[in-house]
Amino acid sequence: MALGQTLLLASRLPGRDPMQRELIFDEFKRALRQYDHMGHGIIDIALWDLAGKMLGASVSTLLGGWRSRLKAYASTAHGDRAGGLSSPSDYVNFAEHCYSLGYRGFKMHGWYEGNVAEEAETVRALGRHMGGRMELMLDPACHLRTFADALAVGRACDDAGFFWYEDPFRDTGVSAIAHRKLRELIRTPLLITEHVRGIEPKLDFAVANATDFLRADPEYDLGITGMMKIAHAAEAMGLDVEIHGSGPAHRHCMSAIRNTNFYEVALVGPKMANPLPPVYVCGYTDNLEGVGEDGCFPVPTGDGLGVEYDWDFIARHRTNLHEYCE
Ligand SMILES: O=C([O-])C(=O)C[C@H](O)[C@@H](O)C(=O)[O-]
Repeated sequence: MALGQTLLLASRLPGRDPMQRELIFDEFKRALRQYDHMGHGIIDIALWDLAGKMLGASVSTLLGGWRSRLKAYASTAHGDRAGGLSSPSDYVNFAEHCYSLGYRGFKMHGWYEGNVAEEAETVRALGRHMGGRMELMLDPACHLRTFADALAVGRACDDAGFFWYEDPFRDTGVSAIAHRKLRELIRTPLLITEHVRGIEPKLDFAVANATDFLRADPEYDLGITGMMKIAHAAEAMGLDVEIHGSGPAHRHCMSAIRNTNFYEVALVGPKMANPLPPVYVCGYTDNLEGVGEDGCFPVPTGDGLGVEYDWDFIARHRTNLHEYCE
């Protein structure tokens, strides 16, 4: 679905001035008004990469960025029943491993079943063993079934002193009224809005007192242009925005945002590599072990996104090619 949107927008690029990113953003946003906008981000990101290359500056520099190292959290893959993250103690052991690598933040994605007792027990175990040493977060990825389940697990997050609680239950992270209610009943800050797209609905959520942090992703939320609008809108409300997912565009954005806390290294586990394909030849990596002893990842410094792609790898894995000409 996202690819279909990207192809529709790409066909409208020939003949345009690629430096007019704001105008293109505005027109493409309208063009996708009946869809979920997921195909817009990668085009906007490519335009920023191109602008940086044309101007001889990194995207971070174009954005006024100043951070060169980004404090990261290890964001786990979902629980399994195959000896990876299969029990509360597996999560604790993996958190210890991440701590030894340098991470000072750790986010648990629980099991697909959304079993309240199991999720709450794991939250409490992480709090007991890692609390005070790492900031801890929970993202059930909407696997909990009811509001009552979300409340029960939220109370475990309170007991364990979690830093945030994200997208808990089956409203799928879109009900402002439910999350406002949840905020009234628990103390742990909520991180909602990954599943509402773009600046206006995210701000509506915040104005409805339905989240503590805003969530945004340059790939999901209409590119670097969309991401930075959301960051500045959050800033105007005195709120922090937490960037979802990993990638060069994410790093450049974070380098230029004051009101943000952590870079997400997702989705990692004890017996699995990061699922992102190895498309870089410049040493860029979002693998778990890429973290520095300071618990941080670097912001690329070259022009544009500052990464070099392995075009042979990409060609070998290509399933289709679309070319658009003036
Ligand atoms: O914030 C995150 O890491 C994610 O949103 C990851 C997703 O939750 C993903 O694991 C999922 O939706 O199953």
